[in-house]
Amino acid sequence: MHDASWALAPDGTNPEIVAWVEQLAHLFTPDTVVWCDGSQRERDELNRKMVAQGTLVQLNPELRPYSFLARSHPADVARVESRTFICSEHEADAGPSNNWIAPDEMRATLGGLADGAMRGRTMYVLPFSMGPLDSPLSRFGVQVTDSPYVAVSTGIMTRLGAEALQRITPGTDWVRAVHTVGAPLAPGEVDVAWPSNETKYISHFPESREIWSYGSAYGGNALLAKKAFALRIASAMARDEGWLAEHMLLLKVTNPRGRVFHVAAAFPSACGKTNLAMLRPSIPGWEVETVGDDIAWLAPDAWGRLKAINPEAGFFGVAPGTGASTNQTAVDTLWGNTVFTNVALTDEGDVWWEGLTDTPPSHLTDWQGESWTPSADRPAAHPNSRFTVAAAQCPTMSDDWEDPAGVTIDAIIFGGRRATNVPLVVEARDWDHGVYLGATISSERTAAAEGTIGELRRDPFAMAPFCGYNMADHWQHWLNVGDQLRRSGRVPRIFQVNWFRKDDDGSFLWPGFSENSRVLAWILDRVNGAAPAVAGPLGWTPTADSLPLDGLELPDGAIDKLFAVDATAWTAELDDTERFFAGFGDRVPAKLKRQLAIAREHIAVVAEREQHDASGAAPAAA
Ligand SMILES: Nc1nc2c(ncn2[C@@H]2O[C@H](COP(=O)(O)OP(=O)(O)OP(=O)(O)O)[C@@H](O)[C@H]2O)c(=O)[nH]1
Ligand SMILES: O=C([O-])CC(=O)C(=O)O
Ligand SMILES: [Mn+2]
Repeated sequence: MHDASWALAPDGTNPEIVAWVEQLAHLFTPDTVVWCDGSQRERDELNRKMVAQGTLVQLNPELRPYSFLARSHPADVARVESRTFICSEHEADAGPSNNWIAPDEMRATLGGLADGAMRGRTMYVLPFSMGPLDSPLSRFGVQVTDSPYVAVSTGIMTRLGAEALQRITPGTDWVRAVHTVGAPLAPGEVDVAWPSNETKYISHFPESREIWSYGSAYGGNALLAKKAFALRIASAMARDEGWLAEHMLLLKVTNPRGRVFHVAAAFPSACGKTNLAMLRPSIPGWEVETVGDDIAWLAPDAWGRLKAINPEAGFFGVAPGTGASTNQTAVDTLWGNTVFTNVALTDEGDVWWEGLTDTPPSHLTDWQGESWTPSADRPAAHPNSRFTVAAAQCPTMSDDWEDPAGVTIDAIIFGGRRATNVPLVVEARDWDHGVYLGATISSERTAAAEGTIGELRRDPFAMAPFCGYNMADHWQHWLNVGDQLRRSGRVPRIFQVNWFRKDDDGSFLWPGFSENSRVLAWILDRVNGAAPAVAGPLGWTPTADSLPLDGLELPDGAIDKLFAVDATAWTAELDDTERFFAGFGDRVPAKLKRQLAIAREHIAVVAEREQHDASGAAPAAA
């Protein structure tokens, strides 16, 4: 038996956790079990082992102190949505936007795969808190994993260790997260740098608050505290308990008169959350600070204010496109103590990726470990290459980012990556219209998940891959939260933005990044009652001079194009929305169907006007 060499649980550990770990150890039969305490000594030891094993390359400490590069298996580079399952008791509770397998069937499959799956490896036990240790909004979890990469990454991304473990006393709820790379080692078998399995299952049991992930070590599939817990399981907890778990960044913004606002914004994966969270305003007098870059937990408080925390402690950010001209704050954050995955390596032992600098170094080692020069016809870094770094290292973290009470949300923004149709910014007419805007987000696919890049897909609330229950029920839940906030008169205003609208030649019409501060300023001036707007077919949009554009050079006609509403294109869009809603059957809230009908009325008016204008022009042509 292994028991003699298994590390004992720390004194005083909740016996429920001990029993669960023992049961898993008997099933997975690792060589050893290590209870992680989150200490620096432990992290050093894990990193040292991974360097010896070839999983990590240590970067040149003079250029990038205490930082490492991991190269994943080439088939384990992004979230696998086709292998992600919501195993609720009833299929209808997972809904049409999730893959569903009955829990018993999934348990049987996983039980078979788990048998002996950690042979030859160490099972790490990771106790953690999502959210500040003593916040009433925080929740606990324990993950077991046989991947030291996952153990180290979880140490960066969560509040992991002894302090969290002590707080998970008997009777305290905690989420059970089980992870294996699915690559047991035969006696004497030499390990590979990035063990994984072709077969992958990312499975969630929302009713019992359990996660089982098999076969992948990539972040979104394996760092279960993040998407699996903080979004999929937490969204189901939130529905039951009256709060919201969302794929949102959180910002603190101070206007030139010193008034402070907090903003939550949902954009689909790789559509600009981290960038907006670290925005450096291009307009004078405005200050933007970071609270979170990917996930927000929001809850109405006793006074009916919407409070929010960032449940994470780190950033797992997209590397490509992150550079001095786009996100200098991220570049500054990554000075050291960072784990990079699938970026390129310079000959000096530092990292590089497309967009870090304008011109690439003359020679690199690419993300797969091959020699690379600028004449190569492939990128040096994988398009979904990532950095993992502690949030505390970010120079723009706000003073309230760990406030156990959370921050009070003044405005909510929904966005997507849309080359056409969706204007630069529009304000919802009211909360219900805002929920409709969130529910109908569509966005071009990115490299953050498998699939064809650029293809348009619906990504309601930027939660399509992350909602642990029926998406239509999520919409109803948002409407309910709105009712609750309305009673207290503190309803955050809701906006939609699109940084990605393109001109006919395919170039972006809006410069984005720092210049997005202009849109933020308009949004918060609206909240403050200081910016005029016009009632348009899609909602409230800026008047000709209320969007602060001073000092910005835009191509001719860009603003008109950024706000243009084409009746034909919008009719097609609304037809598509109707089909999209139909997929959810009678679970679609009546209020959202009503919003769709209102949208159709507004577009019909635009169509009439277009026709009128066209016929008005006709006599001249005749
Ligand atoms: N054109 C343009 N590109 C942007 C803008 N903001 C971000 N991007 C690019 O979009 C990509 C993804 O940006 P991120 O901020 O990392 O996206 P994210 O939403 O945090 O992504 P996840 O971590 O996958 O959830 C990067 O390549 C950015 O350079 C913008 O305002 N305009
Ligand atoms: O979960 C991941 O792999 C990375 C991420 O933030 C996303 O895809 O939204
Ligand atoms: Mn994300």
